[in-house]
Amino acid sequence: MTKLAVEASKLVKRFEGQRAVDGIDLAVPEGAIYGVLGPNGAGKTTTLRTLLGIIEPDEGWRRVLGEDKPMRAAPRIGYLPEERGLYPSMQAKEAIAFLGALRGMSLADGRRRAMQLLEEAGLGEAATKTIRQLSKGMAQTVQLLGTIVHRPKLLVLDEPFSGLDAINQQRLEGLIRAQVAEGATVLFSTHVIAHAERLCERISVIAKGRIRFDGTVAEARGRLPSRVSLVTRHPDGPWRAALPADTLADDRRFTFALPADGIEPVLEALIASGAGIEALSIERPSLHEAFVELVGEPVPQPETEEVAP
Ligand SMILES: Nc1ncnc2c1ncn2[C@@H]1O[C@H](COP(=O)(O)OP(=O)(O)OP(=O)(O)O)[C@@H](O)[C@H]1O
Repeated sequence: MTKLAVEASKLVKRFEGQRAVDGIDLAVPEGAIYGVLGPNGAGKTTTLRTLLGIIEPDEGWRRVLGEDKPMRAAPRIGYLPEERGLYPSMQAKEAIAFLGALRGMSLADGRRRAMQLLEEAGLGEAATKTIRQLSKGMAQTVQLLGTIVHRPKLLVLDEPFSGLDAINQQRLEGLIRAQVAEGATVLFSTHVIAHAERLCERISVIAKGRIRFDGTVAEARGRLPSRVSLVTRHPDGPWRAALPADTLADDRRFTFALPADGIEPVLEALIASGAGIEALSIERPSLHEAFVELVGEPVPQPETEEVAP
């Protein structure tokens, strides 16, 4: 059986009578990159804090790195909270060593490893700069290095990608993968599906404090049927009766969910009733579409520019 780095069963946390976490089960295998996805206010941060023992659950139990009291595992955990913050007047190297010291590392070891991590991240020159002298993205990277300085077995990262530009996001993905290659487990939260899609084998989707889905990215996508898009030679004709009932029409383009018995029966009926077909594509739903379906929220519309009268 796979060993689990994090386990939780029926976790409940209430704030002022409201259930921010409403019966969450979680099983994060050792060595996994595991994503907790959910919209704002879904309960991701509260779930992570409860798992770490920063918050005590009102109901349920959790086990982290084999400990029923998660704080006992603290020296083996690296945690990046959603609210970032380092002492502005501290040098980058010192800030990393300080975070290591909070997890039981000696300051001397912390400083040595901080230099090594900063060099590897291409930030060697920032080592003696104060946090206030760094850009927001650089400061965030420094905090992240402070999260891994003590070589944790479990990394818990709350929205680690937010506030980073594309290059720093890519760097962070590389760093997460490198940690896992060295034997760590990574549990992170995000509301940006693309990060989970690229990084995670398994995900949980949370909405309103409950798990809506738990499984692989492919399984999440499999929850929705593929979409068929068809372009015909003419916009109308008797052949339209052969299209499935859920078809959306836009001039000569018709889209519908791939029927359970495949596309062939529809195509045969269309051809037999005289439809000329110019283009046909069958596309798997994106993780974004699956996510929207799972959390039950409408797809955000692209912003439109106002047109001057
Ligand atoms: N300390 C607290 N006191 C009262 N309510 C809280 C507290 N912490 C969280 N909540 C509430 O619990 C719910 C879940 O919040 P949480 O921060 O866990 O969600 P989230 O998924 O991390 O959202 P976001 O991505 O916006 O941070 C929200 O309705 C929030 O207002």
